[in-house]
Amino acid sequence: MNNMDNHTLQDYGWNEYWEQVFSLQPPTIRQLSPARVVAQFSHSYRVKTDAGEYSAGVSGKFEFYATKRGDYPAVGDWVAVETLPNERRAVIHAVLPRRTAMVRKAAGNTLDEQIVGANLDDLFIVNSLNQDFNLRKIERYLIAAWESGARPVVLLTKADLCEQPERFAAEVEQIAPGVPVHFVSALKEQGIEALEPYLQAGRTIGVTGSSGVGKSTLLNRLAGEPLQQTQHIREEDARGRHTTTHRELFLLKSGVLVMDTPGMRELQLWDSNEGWHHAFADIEQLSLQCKYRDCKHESDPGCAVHEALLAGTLDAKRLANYKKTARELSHLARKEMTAASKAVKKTNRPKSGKALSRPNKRVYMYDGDE
Ligand SMILES: Nc1nc2c(ncn2[C@@H]2O[C@H](COP(=O)(O)OP(=O)(O)OP(=O)(O)O)[C@@H](O)[C@H]2O)c(=O)[nH]1
Ligand SMILES: [Zn+2]
Repeated sequence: MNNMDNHTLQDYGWNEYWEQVFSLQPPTIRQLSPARVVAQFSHSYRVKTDAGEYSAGVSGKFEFYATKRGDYPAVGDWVAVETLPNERRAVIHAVLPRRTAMVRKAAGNTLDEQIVGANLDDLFIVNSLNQDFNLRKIERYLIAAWESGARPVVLLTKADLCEQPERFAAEVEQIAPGVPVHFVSALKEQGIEALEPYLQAGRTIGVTGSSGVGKSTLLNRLAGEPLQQTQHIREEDARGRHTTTHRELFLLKSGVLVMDTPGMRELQLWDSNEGWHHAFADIEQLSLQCKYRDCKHESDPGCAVHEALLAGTLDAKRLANYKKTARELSHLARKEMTAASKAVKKTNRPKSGKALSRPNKRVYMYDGDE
């Protein structure tokens, strides 16, 4: 671990905004050092402070009060740490309120959220221009992006494998009004210069998309060096084993910070009502003109959505995805309500004379789900 590097907090995105957020924290927090989480391992984090890099873990008190996985630090988070310079370790006491957060449902049967990236300015939604090209998938990512607060940018990779990349870009523009769309080939050096305006010092970009779409290849190309090999430091876990990093924030030569989100096969949506409304704003706009307020947009008379379908101004597949994602989100909301009411019943249960014990300690970190 390099403790001697001379990067400042500003290099990692600290600015007036964060200065202000930090100054609004309680005194116990303000006396600590601000730091950014740059990597997350199975049992620890790596953070950047003004005094260099530290391996870090959350404090016992933090763990006690954390109720869900999303309370824990994630890569990109600004945190307040106490540094133990002699041990080159730091203790994380608090996570500063996130400006943006890319959240998805954690994999498996658990009903929990997972922060894929915190405080991202832009989110590159990557899709490749071969068989993987899928507008419905892009729509899902757009829902999550709008919900996160980061600005979505769609990147169509492997343009060299495609006869008419412009045609595909136009199709994306149709379903994502106002969202920048670029097609690139990292292999053939095509379209890379169009990405330069995004690569500004102090900004943070998340890169998301299914496994194999070419995220790492593109990142390496933008960095001008193989990131995984030069910066991919392995960390020892509690049992002395080497574990590889789960997510990491890389500082490129241009000064931009980028975060790869490896191998997400399918984006499982988490609470994202606002993001959903934003992603399907065109259909929402149409439904305002439907005759009945609770219109299901099937083939009811006076349904403006159905009329748009017949007129060919709305794609049936887009409408189907609108309905599908709506069902998914309400299903999730119902499950959450059930879980919440169960939790209330549990806490209301009469105590069995036993002393109140500490809640089950749940450590939410890398669970190998990707
Ligand atoms: N033809 C072509 N192939 C590419 C291009 N970019 C990446 N590839 C290939 O696509 C495959 C997957 O690329 P990766 O960069 O590993 O994909 P990834 O999105 O990082 O995948 P995960 O790490 O699993 O999330 C590799 O075999 C790359 O060589 C491109 O621009 N053109
Ligand atoms: Zn309707």
